Amino acid sequence: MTVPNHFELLATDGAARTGKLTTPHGVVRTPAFMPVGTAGAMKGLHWREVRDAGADIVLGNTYHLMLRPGAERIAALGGLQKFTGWNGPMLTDSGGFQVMSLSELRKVTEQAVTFRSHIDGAKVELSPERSIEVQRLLGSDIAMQMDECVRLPAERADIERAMQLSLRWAARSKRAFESAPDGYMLFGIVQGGDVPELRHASARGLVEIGFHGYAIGGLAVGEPQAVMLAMIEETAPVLPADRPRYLMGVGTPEDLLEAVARGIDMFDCVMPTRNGRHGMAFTRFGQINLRNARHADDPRPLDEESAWPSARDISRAYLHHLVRSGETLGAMLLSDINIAYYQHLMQGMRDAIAAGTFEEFKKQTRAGWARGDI
Ligand SMILES: CNc1nc2c(CCNCc3ccccc3)c3nc(N)[nH]c(=O)c3cc2[nH]1
Repeated sequence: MTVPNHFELLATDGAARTGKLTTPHGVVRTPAFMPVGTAGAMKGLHWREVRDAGADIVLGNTYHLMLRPGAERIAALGGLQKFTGWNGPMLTDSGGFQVMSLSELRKVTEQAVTFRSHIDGAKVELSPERSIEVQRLLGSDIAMQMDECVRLPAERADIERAMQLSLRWAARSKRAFESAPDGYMLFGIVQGGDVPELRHASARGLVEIGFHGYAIGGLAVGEPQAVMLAMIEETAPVLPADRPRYLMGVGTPEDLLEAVARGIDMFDCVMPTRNGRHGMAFTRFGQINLRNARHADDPRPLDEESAWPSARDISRAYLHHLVRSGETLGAMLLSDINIAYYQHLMQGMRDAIAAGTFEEFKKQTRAGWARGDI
């Protein structure tokens, strides 16, 4: 039977698309940027700030939450939305990627990924079935299949092995997901590294199995931007045009612009909050490092024309002072400014695609970044 489709395409402009994805906890406007919560929180931000900035959906972290406070406990407390107070749509990753990047002593077999918890060293086994069970217990609106992501550069043989394993895990993930109530979604994840024919095989295999949406994984793992964009061009056309496409772990504002131009609908990245905590601000003029001494006496705000109060009403001198003195408020303000910038950029793309002016929008936006911080 065909998998229900909760995605509605509203307009296209070249390969760029704008649409809406309906989930049990609300509607997601695409192209969408999904801020990444870590252990059930958006570091340095209140949920109301995330919502006010324009985010429709956030990421929850399966790996962290299953270790602490535990998926069964969150389910007993009413699920992730109730537990955290974020009452909108949530997407959770399957946890495999975080295991490979966060934990020691891990091993990948046909059955599962086994690893030692980075919290208490306990041995944990994460199979496709357990990952789906955890994501169901968390109550996430969009779950991800369990997969194996290979860092680049890598041997073709290893990329092929991981891609084939991920396809077998895709089928197991879907079987484990069958009992989910209507409206909840499961996305497959395309692997295949930087090898076009492996990308094609992975995408075709996933479409054969059938998912609510399709993620492009195995990118933003050390490859040059040109390789990432080439793999999107190889993969997107093989995926169903009427289903959402999610590029995992991406990226800078420029990455978002170029990937939307190639047909991507959803993104997640830690950069807005992580860079914010390190004193970096994303603006219309590109990135500005507020740690830099040149801001010490600058009374100007980051952007006098910004619709976002923190970017329009706070001086660079004050932000510089907060960052230099390690005041928590510095990290909070910059995280807020960056999340708002990303959401403002996505709204601009959605409007431009709907108006058929995406190419012009891209040109103007890049020109702003090129102006640099005057
Ligand atoms: C940064 N570059 C990058 N990230 C990737 C991720 C994780 C996406 N972010 C999820 C997240 C959730 C909670 C907290 C933090 C992050 C991937 N996830 C999966 N499952 N598969 C991938 O191939 C894959 C590839 C990636 N590349």
